[in-house]
Amino acid sequence: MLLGVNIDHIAVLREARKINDPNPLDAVSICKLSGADQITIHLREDRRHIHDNDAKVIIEQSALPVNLECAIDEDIIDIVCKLKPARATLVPEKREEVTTEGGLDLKGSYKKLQKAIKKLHANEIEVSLFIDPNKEAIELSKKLNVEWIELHTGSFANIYAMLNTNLRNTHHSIKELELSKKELNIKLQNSIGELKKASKLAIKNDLKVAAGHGLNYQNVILVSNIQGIEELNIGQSIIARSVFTGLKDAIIEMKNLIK
Ligand SMILES: CC(=O)[C@@H](O)[C@H](O)COP(=O)(O)O
Ligand SMILES: NCC(=O)COP(=O)(O)O
Repeated sequence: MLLGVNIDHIAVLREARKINDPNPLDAVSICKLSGADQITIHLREDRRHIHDNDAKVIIEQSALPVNLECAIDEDIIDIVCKLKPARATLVPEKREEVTTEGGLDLKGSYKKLQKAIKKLHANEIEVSLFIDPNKEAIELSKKLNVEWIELHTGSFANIYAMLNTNLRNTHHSIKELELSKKELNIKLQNSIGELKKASKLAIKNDLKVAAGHGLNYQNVILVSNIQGIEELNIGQSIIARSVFTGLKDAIIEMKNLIK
């Protein structure tokens, strides 16, 4: 199983102080030495963490392939075409969201997606679509002629956390998931079932399958065991763990779990 380490969260720490420390570029060689297979960064439209110059120097200097997540916005796509990462992952973005809440609306954004994908391919950048795990999204991804899909695991991760951690006792409890253990267990099984079905269908359609969002040291095994998923992109939990163990150990521990 390949591991893409999302290093946005290092820039989050820097932006909390609006200074120049820590520098996400410093993480790149540690990721490589610790066994990561890819660097993932998200150049958000509001530049809340990764900035254009971070993306530029990381892509220029990384010995690992860089997967650049971005919105379908024309200006952003033009920037990505100039930056030339190995892969662009197209994601939905809402300015007010805390993090990426769901997969792309492939039907609603079909024309915009076609245009963006054409531009990226013309610049020899492979394309991935960040989608919810369902049949329609897989079939539309196939029609859009991309190389990869990335299954959004955020919903699975939220259910897992409400069932197996103390999240519901904190002020970050997820109101719509304040359910009985029995109900949460059913939801968790359904959510894993959806990921399994989507992965199987994607493979049948010759799409390469990645997954990510909200994966951590507790929940990752359930996703890494799903047949067909060949890459996980993980950020927040690895950077959070690294505060205590250092980045090298945090990556090695995650890589060992998903092997
Ligand atoms: C698209 C995605 O899942 C990642 O980019 C992740 O959300 C980390 O970035 P944010 O913290 O900006 O949402
Ligand atoms: N695409 C998912 C990603 O890059 C990492 O998401 P998270 O682990 O930071 O939630």
